[in-house]
Amino acid sequence: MANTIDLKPVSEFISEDAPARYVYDMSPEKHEIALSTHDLQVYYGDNLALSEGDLAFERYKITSLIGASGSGKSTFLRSLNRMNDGVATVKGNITYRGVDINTKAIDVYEMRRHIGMVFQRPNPFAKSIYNNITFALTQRGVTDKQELDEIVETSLRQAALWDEVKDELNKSALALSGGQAQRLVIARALALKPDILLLDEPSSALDPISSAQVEDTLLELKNQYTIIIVTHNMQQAARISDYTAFFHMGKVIEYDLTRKIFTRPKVALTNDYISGNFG
Ligand SMILES: Nc1ncnc2c1ncn2[C@@H]1O[C@H](COP(=O)(O)OP(=O)(O)OP(=O)(O)O)[C@@H](O)[C@H]1O
Repeated sequence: MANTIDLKPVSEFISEDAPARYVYDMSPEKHEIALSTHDLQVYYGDNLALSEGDLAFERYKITSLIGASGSGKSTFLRSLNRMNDGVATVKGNITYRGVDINTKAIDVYEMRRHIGMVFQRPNPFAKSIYNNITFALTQRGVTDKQELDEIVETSLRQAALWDEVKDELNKSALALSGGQAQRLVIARALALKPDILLLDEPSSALDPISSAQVEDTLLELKNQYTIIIVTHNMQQAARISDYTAFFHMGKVIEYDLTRKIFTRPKVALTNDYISGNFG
């Protein structure tokens, strides 16, 4: 069920000795950790765009990354499955299933099967709906028609698109609406059975109804997937996420349970941001 949080200014909660930074203690004894980063630093050329990005993400939860434009949210997200390779220098550790995936020895394509990414603008391939889902699978040698049919149906159902497209699977994906196309792209990512889904503002290019459908889809998916989502929409972060990380000038300033971030943040800067004082 969606969270209901009233986003009202909460400055009265901020004391004069408020900390400059607060990161929730996601201790592995109490939380099942799906992915964690340690000492992450991202450079574009000589420009240090992200540092102090030590975060741990709990399995089967939704974590939102919020912050003003240019604060480093996408840089952080894209580093998590090595989308910054060739674009930026990423230092530090990204631990997934006990393995540091930020090392040369990692098969990046195999890793991305476990940690999938959905971008802001829906990017379906110029192929049929069916072939959008099966493309990566057939590239990996899956040819059994029955198996492919089952994966197509399951993925489209999980992405809440099946009922709308089940009778026209051979139609071009380019004919779908923006909201349908984004759910198709989510289905395409799910077809590879990832553990973790990274989403970079997946509904910011969509109309409110399509955006709500994507949100509902994400809430359904968190039973089976760990979701990390960049969003500019604080109402959306409050509605769907369990945890929220607030980024500012390339650093994680506050990371906590979403309800705490939006009702009782510990850091004055977070309070300023969620109260609309900047950004
Ligand atoms: N490909 C790139 N090359 C050089 N600098 C970049 C690149 N991508 C991002 N940056 C810089 O890194 C910093 C963080 O940008 P990033 O896109 O991660 O922020 P963001 O919080 O996701 O912003 P937005 O909400 O606008 O997407 C900014 O100063 C930006 O200019």
